[in-house]
Amino acid sequence: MELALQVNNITVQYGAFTALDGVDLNLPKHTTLGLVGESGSGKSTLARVIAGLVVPHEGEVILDSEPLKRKRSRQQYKKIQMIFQNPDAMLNPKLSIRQILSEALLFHRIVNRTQVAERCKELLARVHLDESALDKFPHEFSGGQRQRIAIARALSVEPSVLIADEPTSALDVSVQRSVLELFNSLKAELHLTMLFISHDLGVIHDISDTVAVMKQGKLVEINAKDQFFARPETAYSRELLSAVPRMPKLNTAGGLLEHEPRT
Ligand SMILES: Nc1ncnc2c1ncn2[C@@H]1O[C@H](COP(=O)(O)OP(=O)(O)OP(=O)(O)O)[C@@H](O)[C@H]1O
Repeated sequence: MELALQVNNITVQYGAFTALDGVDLNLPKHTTLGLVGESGSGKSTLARVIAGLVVPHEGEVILDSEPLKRKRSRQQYKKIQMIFQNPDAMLNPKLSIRQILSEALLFHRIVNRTQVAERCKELLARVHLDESALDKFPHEFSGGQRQRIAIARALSVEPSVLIADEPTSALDVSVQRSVLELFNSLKAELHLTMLFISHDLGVIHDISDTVAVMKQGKLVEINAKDQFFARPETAYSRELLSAVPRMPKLNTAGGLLEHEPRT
């Protein structure tokens, strides 16, 4: 399969502490990689390196066969978009939704001024929001709606790779489900290539094609989703799976025999 992203031997240090230790990762086009691992294992640092927000001490990121320089061009930044746990990181509170989306569309020359209004409407429809939202401001929306708007903002610039870092963790459970369903429908409609970080293995099960496990700055397992849940390779992965509450029966290898429907 053609690769959207290659991460080669990434190392990041904060003083004497090694946050990422020689991480290698391939992300095939139009697939979703779920990244799991305990708090502090380096998931967000890896996401930030890929997005160009943290410069690694060693290693390289290759996007669409092009190695990215330490200082990325505007075009290269655009191609990897990130969605955060807190959507407010993406939404300027002083701007209306129309201004937020238009600014991104025009800055990156996705459309011209005559097309921008129509594209804003299309983007909102894509995340299942009504066009009446365009002239409102971020504080007028619920957390789940703000996350939808942040998703529309990220998709507006037509990225090659979307990184979602715990995008549902700050939301109420019922809202989490609907945002996750949105990600799944966008995956099907737009053939997205995604890196999806979550500590919730139920969410990872629902969204991922492949699962990667981080522990203390290293990737310790990368496996097809079904394989990971049924027959995890490492003791650490088995530990993560067994720590999940409300989890289905485990087989003798410590894997899942079946997955209970999530409410
Ligand atoms: N700017 C920084 N300066 C110093 N240490 C940092 C910095 N950013 C992250 N770290 C440390 O690097 C380690 C990895 O952090 P990171 O946020 O990548 O982990 P994570 O797996 O995403 O955790 P969580 O699930 O809690 O978000 C942690 O020990 C964290 O304290």
